[in-house]
Amino acid sequence: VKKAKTAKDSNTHGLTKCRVLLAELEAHPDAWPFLTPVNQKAVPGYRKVIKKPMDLSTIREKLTNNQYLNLETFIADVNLIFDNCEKFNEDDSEIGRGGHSMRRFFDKRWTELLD
Ligand SMILES: Cc1ncccc1N[C@@H](C)c1cnc2ccsc2c1
Repeated sequence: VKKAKTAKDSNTHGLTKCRVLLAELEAHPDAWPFLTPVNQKAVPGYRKVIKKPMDLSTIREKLTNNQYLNLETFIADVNLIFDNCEKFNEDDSEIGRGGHSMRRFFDKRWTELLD
């Protein structure tokens, strides 16, 4: 019998899915360009072009600090990683291809985890 969904349940339930999804993203073989913040001193133009940098370690920090209200706000930050990647990197580049591969994987997994 499906339990009545309280706001708290949905939140807790949603956060568990965030933890599962984040662990899988961090473990993905193509995750390496996205594991830590882009070093904006080492990458010319990045600071100017990318208005909202995001990476998996920052998402891990925000999840640990309880900064995600629900699954949607978590998904928005993950998509920011891939949108930044597409904006800055050619599709036909190692990082560009990695971003497409990671986005495909993530889209498949979070839709599978939905209720
Ligand atoms: C996601 C991303 N977008 C644009 C630029 C950099 C990066 N990633 C960083 C870690 C990075 C920084 N340096 C290198 C050198 C070869 S791949 C790579 C990746």
